[in-house]
Amino acid sequence: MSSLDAIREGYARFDPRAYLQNNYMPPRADFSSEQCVVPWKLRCLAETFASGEICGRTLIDVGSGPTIYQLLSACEHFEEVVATDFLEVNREELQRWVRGEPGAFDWSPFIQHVCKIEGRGEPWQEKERRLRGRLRRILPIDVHCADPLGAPLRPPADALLSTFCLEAVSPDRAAFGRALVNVGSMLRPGGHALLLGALGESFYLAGAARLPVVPLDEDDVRGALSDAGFTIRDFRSYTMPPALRTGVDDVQGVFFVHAQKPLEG
Ligand SMILES: Nc1ncnc2c1ncn2[C@@H]1O[C@@H](CSCCNC[C@@H]2Cc3ccc([N+](=O)[O-])cc3CN2)[C@@H](O)[C@H]1O
Repeated sequence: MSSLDAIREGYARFDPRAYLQNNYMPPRADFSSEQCVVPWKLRCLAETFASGEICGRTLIDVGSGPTIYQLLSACEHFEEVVATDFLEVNREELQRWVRGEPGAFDWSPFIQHVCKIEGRGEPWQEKERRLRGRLRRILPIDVHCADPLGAPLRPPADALLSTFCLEAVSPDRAAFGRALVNVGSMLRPGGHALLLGALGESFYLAGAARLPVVPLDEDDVRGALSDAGFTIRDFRSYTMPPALRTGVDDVQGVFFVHAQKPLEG
């Protein structure tokens, strides 16, 4: 069995609800302090989209998992947001939220926080409605395929977002770099890529699943982006405080990068 097949097999045990519990409930989802990891992630995205430079028809979110927090600032600047994930259980979790079905995860604390930091003074239910209206496609994806969606995205996306995916599905740094090239093929020349990911992580838990992660440092991320032809516009990192090292993974820190695909070539 190839290392990619072993990873794919490992994801058969991925439990979306356990994953949400581990990363998107307190203590990690604590909105009382800007020093906490979730507010830091939301602020990176809100500040980057606030300029209005990153906008267009389509943003594609690569490896959405069962989460929508990463789309809350993005959705203001695109006509359509396309979510993607490898697992049907995650795509179903996203559909439950989009349809407002009972049992869907409650993202309202995240929506309220993003409305607060974006400072438009709008009711959070308005942002929830707007995201639901723009999240019209939830597609299967495999970042290890040259065409991750199974066929080229036509027209290519104006922006690409991916949070905590590539390093958690790649057996080594070379595979991480190839996956970045693959997902970059869905982005138009001049398009923007926003990545949030784990630094120094080697595993994480999601219920019965214990998934391997390729440990990356800042230079690994910078090098992979450069090798994939991207220009780095902004790079930020966060160190995981002891109180948030809860045993659900061994993540040391989080990176945020805003990169851009060259106009020509
Ligand atoms: N071949 C594939 N192509 C695309 N997606 C694939 C593929 N295989 C699996 N997937 C899909 O990708 C996965 C994305 S979730 C990956 C989790 N990454 C690690 C976890 C995340 C996390 C979150 C938050 C914080 N924090 O401090 O706030 C820390 C951490 C660190 N631990 C999952 O949805 C799977 O379904």
